[in-house]
Amino acid sequence: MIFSLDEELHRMSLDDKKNEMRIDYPTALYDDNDSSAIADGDDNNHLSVHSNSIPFSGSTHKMRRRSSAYSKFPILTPPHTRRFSITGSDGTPNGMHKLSITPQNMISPNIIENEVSRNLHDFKPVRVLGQGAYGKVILVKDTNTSKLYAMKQLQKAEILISPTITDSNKENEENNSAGNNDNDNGLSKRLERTFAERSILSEIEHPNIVKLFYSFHDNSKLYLLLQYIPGGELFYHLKEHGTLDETTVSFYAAEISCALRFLHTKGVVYRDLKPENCLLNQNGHLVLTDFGLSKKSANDSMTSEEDPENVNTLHSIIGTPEYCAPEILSGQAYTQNCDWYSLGCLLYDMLVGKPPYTGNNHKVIISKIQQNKQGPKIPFYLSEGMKDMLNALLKKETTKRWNVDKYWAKIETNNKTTKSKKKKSGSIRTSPFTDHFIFRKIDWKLLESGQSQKTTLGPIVPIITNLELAENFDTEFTSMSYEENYADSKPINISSVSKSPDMFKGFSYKASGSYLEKYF
Ligand SMILES: Nc1ncnc2c1ncn2[C@@H]1O[C@H](COP(=O)(O)OP(=O)(O)OP(=O)(O)O)[C@@H](O)[C@H]1O
Repeated sequence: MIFSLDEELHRMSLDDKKNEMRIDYPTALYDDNDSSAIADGDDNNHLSVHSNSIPFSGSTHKMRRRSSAYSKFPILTPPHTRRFSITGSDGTPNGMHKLSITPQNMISPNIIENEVSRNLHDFKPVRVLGQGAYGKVILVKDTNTSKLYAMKQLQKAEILISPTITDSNKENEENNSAGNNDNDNGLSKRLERTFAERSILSEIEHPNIVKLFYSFHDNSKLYLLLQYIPGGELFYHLKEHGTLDETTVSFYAAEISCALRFLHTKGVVYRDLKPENCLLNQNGHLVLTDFGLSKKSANDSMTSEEDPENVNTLHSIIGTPEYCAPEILSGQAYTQNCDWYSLGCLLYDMLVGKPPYTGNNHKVIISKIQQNKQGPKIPFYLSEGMKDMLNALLKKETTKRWNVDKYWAKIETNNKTTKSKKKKSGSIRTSPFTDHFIFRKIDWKLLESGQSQKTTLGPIVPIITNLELAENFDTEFTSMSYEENYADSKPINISSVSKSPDMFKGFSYKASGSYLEKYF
């Protein structure tokens, strides 16, 4: 789960107001020697830059890092370092598209809250699987059925504690009569993102996307009960292997594309594709998790088969810099096409052992992405087919990037199958994505129908001797104590931080009986 980077920025500015530097964005030149992370500021086109980042251990060994919290950002990002998601304020010019979120309009109308869903005491903790910015993900066992789930926890206090209650903000309020609106907007955004994961996952069903079975909340936390994906993160396997061969990469590319394409047809932009968010199931098939940065369009159809270009545009500066499309980082409006750029970065990472742009800090990475007009250098040793795929996805200019949603497959017209267009018009790629040479071994029909995921094995089949051991998860997490996270922590006084005690009303959810049966 992710919250506004503005908030992280604000907290940091309280700790170290003196060290804060501010640069205009995106026009400012970056100083590579400055050890800082980036953050979106309180207006549209600047970043606030802090000089008090957390020191990096200095090791070039593939390091595990897990957090979306700005305050936890490391300075250096060596190969196979865990990458952070960042969030920012809405970069919409003149406050256009400002959301007015209430719990009622964050919940899709077809989701009915079932407050009698489940509660914490229905589940016994087994071990920790991972850690996000705002809580742990714990492997739990249903005390009634002994079924295993991945329980993602989220602290309510993190969402609710608004800058309005800080001294610094009082200052802001004095200086800026619009202060209240900004803060309300910040809280709205945090709430919106909190609900996004629960809402999106409860509405979609795809073999390459994690399933949500229950969600509920108590006085202090929110809980998402997810399908347990026991094969661990692609990050973990990539770390083990260093790089992956082209056949393996093409397989994962096909499965991820299938999931992204599905999300896009449902009006969802994923926005945080990276090896940490790709899990492998028991059979070695890829499953996307972490929808905390995903965004669903208001009208349920960001893109459609009929009119794939009919998209809503987004503005939030959000994602993980190494995998983030340039248009997002420069604060421009963007569409679901940003996910295809991220796919290019992920493929590159699998093939080369690091994403296309790396650096000592996010500022350096973003600077490289923005200044490199031609796109990243593709290593000579890759096959021509793979080079072609990377070049088509990693185009900096969105108009030149392969519009995969539009050119997904051959167009079916009057029972005749014709390729959408074989030749390229100018530099714009108009050939069908699924026909690309790297996918020559992929049976798209089987994959899109979910049959392939049921009947075949993936290229890396995780070794699992006992599901409860979570053998494919890093011992850094599995050895962690879950006691303090599992116990009901002290309830927060919601009324002290919010005028509305019903902020989380609508969060609880229970999947239908048939859905639960289908997956157990
Ligand atoms: N369904 C699942 N099955 C198994 N492990 C999971 C599952 N969901 C999450 N995890 C593990 O927990 C980790 C953290 O989960 P997730 O990324 O959803 O949390 P987050 O708080 O959003 O993290 P971040 O702050 O990095 O975005 C994952 O990388 C993965 O290792």
